[in-house]
Amino acid sequence: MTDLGTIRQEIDEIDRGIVEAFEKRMDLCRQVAEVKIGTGKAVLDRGREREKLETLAALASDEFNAHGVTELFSQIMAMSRKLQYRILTEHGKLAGEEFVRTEGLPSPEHCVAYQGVEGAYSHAAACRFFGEKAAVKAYPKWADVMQAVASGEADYGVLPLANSSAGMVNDVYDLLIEYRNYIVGEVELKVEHALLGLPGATLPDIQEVYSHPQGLMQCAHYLDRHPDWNRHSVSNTALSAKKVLEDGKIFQAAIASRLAGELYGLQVLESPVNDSDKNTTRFIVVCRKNLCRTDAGKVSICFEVPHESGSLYNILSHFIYNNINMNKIESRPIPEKKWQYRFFVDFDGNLADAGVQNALTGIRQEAAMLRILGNY
Ligand SMILES: C=C(O[C@@H]1C=C(C(=O)O)C=C[C@H]1O)C(=O)O
Repeated sequence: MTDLGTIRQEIDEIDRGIVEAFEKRMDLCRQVAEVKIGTGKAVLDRGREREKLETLAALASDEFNAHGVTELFSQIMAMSRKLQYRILTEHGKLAGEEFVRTEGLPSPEHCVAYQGVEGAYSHAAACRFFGEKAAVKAYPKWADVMQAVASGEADYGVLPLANSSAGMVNDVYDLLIEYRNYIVGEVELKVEHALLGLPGATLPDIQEVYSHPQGLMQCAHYLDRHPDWNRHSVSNTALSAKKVLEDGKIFQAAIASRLAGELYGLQVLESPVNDSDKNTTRFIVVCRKNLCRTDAGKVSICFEVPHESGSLYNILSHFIYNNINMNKIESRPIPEKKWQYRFFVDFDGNLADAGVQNALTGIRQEAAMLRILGNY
């Protein structure tokens, strides 16, 4: 039997040959990129790649190797495309060039829009980001906030995007696609809910509890310990406090902030009532203008992929290859395309970074849709 060392020597020899062949191939791909820049032809040519994979797999002696050859050449061609995207980027074919770079965000001229009523968590987030003196304006719905920003009625809007215990705020993700506003900032707010009742009410009086669905979700374990309480959704936590005051019923309680309790003259029956003491909501600041701070360190994008095996993997490979740290991925259904999804990804970086540009150039060409939602 041949010893391991001898076999490995032979493998090493073959590998050297593969590297040599790979480098020759990549040199040719460089030339392909130059031709494509000249002609404006897209880097990805699915037809050509499909044909190549079929031809090469047919050269293999058995099915196992045919599968291996398909895998191997899919990767080689993906690498060839990544080299071409880099060359395209070097030639100034930049993804994200539509953004206007700014040192700091301009102060609001008109107002900052938030959803709910005074005392809402979004109100607190707006004050935290823009300062207590900023002119803020409440709107009934998240869509109204987006619309006010899109129309220029408000300079900025502040919307909750995710909560550390209840997860993503689906509707706000969908609104980011529906409206063409940009994310220009973010602010995190520790959320501490209180159970609020009318002055004089006590815990045993309570039968009906009102809050925003997110508030109810964030206090689900607490509410489970009171199975006889009926839970009701309203459009905002602060509004639930306002409602309890206006209805004047001793058996009603709201789940909202202490501040909302003070504003609407309610008393704290119990606090905190959120299940996690780390309960934090991440709010985004949106703007009609595509502003991007020069020191921005996070990029948010949304993309759709073709409905075929491996397509998400392909898109994500652009982050890995360009050494980009991805810190969040979420998906939302595309209503017009049954069982198909659009993905929302946050990653570290600035649109001016070469790696970010390479990745976005690749994703722009290979995804069915790409939107850069913001760099902040
Ligand atoms: C090199 C090319 O660009 C891409 C990469 C390919 C490859 O590496 O073989 C094939 C098709 C394109 O998707 C080309 O168009 O020939």
